[in-house]
Amino acid sequence: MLLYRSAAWFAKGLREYTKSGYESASKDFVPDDLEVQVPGRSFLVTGGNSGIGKATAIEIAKRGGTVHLVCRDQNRAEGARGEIIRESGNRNIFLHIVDLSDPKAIWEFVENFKQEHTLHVLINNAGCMVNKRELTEDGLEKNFATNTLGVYVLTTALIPVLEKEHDSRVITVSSGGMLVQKLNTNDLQSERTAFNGTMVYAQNKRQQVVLTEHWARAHPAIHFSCMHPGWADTPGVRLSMPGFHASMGDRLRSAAQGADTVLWLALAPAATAQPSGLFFQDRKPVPTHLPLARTSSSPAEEEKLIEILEEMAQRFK
Ligand SMILES: NC(=O)c1ccc[n+]([C@@H]2O[C@H](COP(=O)([O-])OP(=O)(O)OC[C@H]3O[C@@H](n4cnc5c(N)ncnc54)[C@H](O)[C@@H]3O)[C@@H](O)[C@H]2O)c1
Repeated sequence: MLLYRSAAWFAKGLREYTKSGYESASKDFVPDDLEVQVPGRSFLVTGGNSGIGKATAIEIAKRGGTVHLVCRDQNRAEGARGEIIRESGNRNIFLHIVDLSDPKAIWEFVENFKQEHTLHVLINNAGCMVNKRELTEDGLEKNFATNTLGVYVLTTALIPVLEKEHDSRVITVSSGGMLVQKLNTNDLQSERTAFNGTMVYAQNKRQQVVLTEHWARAHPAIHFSCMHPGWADTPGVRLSMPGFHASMGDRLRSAAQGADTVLWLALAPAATAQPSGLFFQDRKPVPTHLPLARTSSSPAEEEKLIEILEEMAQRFK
């Protein structure tokens, strides 16, 4: 089954996730959708110092939004902040140094953040594909800690902050790679089978889709979406998938093309005309399962994921 899913997914990717896929999809875009100015609105972009996150932050800054960059590394974050200010002329760019694989640090960050700032849009962009099984200081598998638990804790902690504002949104940058995985809550720390970083990443990205659907049901005052950016040429892809990066070459999208749907979901009035909780690709909601792939999960299994994450999140509070 995994072989079928992977082959069907890769064929789809070659048609849709590449630069030519973007160029073809973009013929249906409404250009005015991103002709907006957003002074007075604030946007938090995780991993905003690199790749898709930086491209997103630059475009928001150009439209007058206040941007909060949440990054791990002070030097790289300061470099990106300077670049965003130079490119946009907008000085309302704030830096917050947080390791998103450290749930305790995330709770502490939000406690401080909400004393000083408001937030209209959260963009869960940071993500990683670590190809060897590595544990954080808390003993959590690194991909899970960053891509799933970190996203859960940050979003949960910020929901009360977002609920205070008009037109608040949460966008989670998932991946089309999740299409090859069925939700599995039995091995969240990847202890039970041979470790495959690509599949662990894809499982985490599936978990993000399930979380987005859950949040949309639970918090109707906020508009939640998740999305696939396509295959974009970013430092992350170069580092984690060197073979894929080399073989795809200039068929990869630019980081800006990868960021297009993130921006559309964060900025366009048309985005919130769509129901909350959907998965997007190139400004359109798309199915979260491949045909015949048998990746659907039961409500009980999805509930179990939320229960486990909530229990873990509270443990680190
Ligand atoms: N580029 C693609 O083709 C592609 C495809 C599908 C999904 N994505 C997703 O897009 C998002 C952005 O990725 P990218 O391709 O721009 O890669 P990138 O590596 O250039 O950017 C990822 C960012 O996340 C940050 N990050 C990672 N772990 C972190 C941690 N523990 N704490 C704080 N920050 C952390 C990195 O420092 C970096 O700033 C990711 O969620 C990725 O999974 C990318």
